Amino acid sequence: MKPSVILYESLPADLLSRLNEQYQVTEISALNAETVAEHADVFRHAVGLLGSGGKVDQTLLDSMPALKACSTISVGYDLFDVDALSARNIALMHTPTVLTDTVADTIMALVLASARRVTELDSWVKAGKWTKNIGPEQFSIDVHHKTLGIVGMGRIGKAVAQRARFGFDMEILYSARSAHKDAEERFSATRCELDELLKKSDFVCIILPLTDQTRHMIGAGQLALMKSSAILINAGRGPVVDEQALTHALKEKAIYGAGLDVFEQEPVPAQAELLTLPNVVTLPHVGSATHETRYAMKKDGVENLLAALSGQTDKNCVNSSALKK
Ligand SMILES: NC(=O)c1ccc[n+]([C@@H]2O[C@H](COP(=O)([O-])OP(=O)(O)OC[C@H]3O[C@@H](n4cnc5c(N)ncnc54)[C@H](O)[C@@H]3O)[C@@H](O)[C@H]2O)c1
Ligand SMILES: O=C(O)[C@H](O)CO
Repeated sequence: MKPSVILYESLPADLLSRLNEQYQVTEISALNAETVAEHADVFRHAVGLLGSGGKVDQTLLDSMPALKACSTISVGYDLFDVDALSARNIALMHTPTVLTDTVADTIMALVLASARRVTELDSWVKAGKWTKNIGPEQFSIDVHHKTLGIVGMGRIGKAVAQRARFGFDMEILYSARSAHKDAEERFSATRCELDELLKKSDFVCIILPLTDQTRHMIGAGQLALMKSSAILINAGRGPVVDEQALTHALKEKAIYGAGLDVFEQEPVPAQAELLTLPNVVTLPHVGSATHETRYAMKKDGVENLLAALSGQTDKNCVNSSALKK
């Protein structure tokens, strides 16, 4: 009998058949307490776990004594208890390379849409309010030649810097725990402290992972440092920004606007005050969600799981250094 794998995200037929060749695949609708209870026996025997969006913590691991590898169809892995996985010698695989450019494109879309009021004016036109020549009430602010501050100068941060520098002639500032000489050479990026970045940037782009250190890294105090003409973009993880403080800053026009792909609670509750504000552009966590990139991520996810289950963790493994060979 083939060893068992649990799948908690749908796969296209060609990718599913690659898994089926070697593993008995059980597809579940989502990874949660109900589906674990419903399929308790499969969870007990599964050697692999593939999907995205479910919490993989000690409680789940206790129900999966045979687990050898997890493969998340995402680059972010904040839903995983990495220490608990490493303690059990379970590999955690992710998809760090295939989505970078798509997410950077989404971030530039948020920069442009929020600065040029694209969604707000689209609604205005469609509501039949364009009845005479436009005036200053419809004016917006320029993106080109402005200063972009990047907090999280990793793969996506650098892809954003490339677009901003060479596409829009923007000055690039970044704050980071260590210097990124490649970004300084390629994009003439200047490293500075977070406070200085917040004070000087016209656009502050947050593309950080969610960790104990980054949770609410941007709160009332940080927002107060930003220029009243500046725009905050968050496409990393929602809880990196204190959403209540952001709502207050937007309401008071302490900053010009915001572009958000991620929220403290997802889906963002329909009654959230943030959603009533005209100076915020919102997306439903679609940074990587193009047909091409979502297929590439799923392909990566399958290949990563197959590799890890055959003992290969040299590529795309989060905890390779903690694993006993
Ligand atoms: N909105 C989306 O759909 C979407 C898509 C992909 C990724 N993401 C998020 O973006 C994050 C970044 O992705 P990436 O591929 O660029 O990852 P990455 O690891 O290449 O970059 C993250 C950067 O953040 C820096 N960093 C981490 N903690 C920090 C701290 N406390 N202070 C300052 N810098 C810190 C790291 O040093 C690194 O340079 C992911 O972890 C994920 O949460 C969101
Ligand atoms: O981390 C990621 O890859 C994105 O947020 C999609 O989940």
